[in-house]
Amino acid sequence: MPQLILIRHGQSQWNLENRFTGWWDVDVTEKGAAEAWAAGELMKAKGIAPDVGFTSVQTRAIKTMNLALEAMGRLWLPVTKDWHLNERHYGGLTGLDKAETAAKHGDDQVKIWRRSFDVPPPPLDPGSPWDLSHDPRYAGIAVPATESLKDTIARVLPYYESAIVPELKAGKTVLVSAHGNSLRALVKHLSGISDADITGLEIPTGQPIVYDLAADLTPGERYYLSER
Ligand SMILES: O=C(O)[C@H](O)COP(=O)(O)O
Repeated sequence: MPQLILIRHGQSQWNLENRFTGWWDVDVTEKGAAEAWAAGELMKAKGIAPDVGFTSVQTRAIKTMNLALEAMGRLWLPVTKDWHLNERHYGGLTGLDKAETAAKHGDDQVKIWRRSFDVPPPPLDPGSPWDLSHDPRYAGIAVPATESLKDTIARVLPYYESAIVPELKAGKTVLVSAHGNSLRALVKHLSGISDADITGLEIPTGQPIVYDLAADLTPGERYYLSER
């Protein structure tokens, strides 16, 4: 039967520094790389053998995918990298320290920016050092100035339906290595979480989340692989 494994990238350098990251491209830390490797070893130990992988075009997710696959002895697997799985764009918050931002704007406002359904962070200023509009990986793509979770869902779900669902319909085991909020977008859909309840969903780094799906792709209860 089809199986979908979701993993948020291992700890990134800006996770360690507690900075808003979004589309900015940062690497995993040594700890994050170890998390990714351990996730691969866990999947192997539990007998999970992905047939195909999908990830974003951001280094932290790509490296997590590669390290996990290498730990499983499956680095040969076909992996698709696509911007539609990128982290939510954090707009004008990109690069800022999360604690300093909370001190300036208040915890409640930062919680709204980080976890609400449809309130985006302030837009990135044109000419900002975090402007990615000239990054070659986004050639021909309208890089957003900011994204709410609703905006992120609007790009993640169509990609899931067009690229990932066909593999699941073929009965494959699919591994997705992505980001906290692009995965919150997917989990909201798969687990039928309301716009109000999604504010409470957190996704930890490097912990494989499993959906066993029926032949018609109805998802079962999601679970952490480490808990089964
Ligand atoms: O983009 C980021 O800053 C992190 O990857 C996710 O941040 P958040 O947990 O504050 O949404």
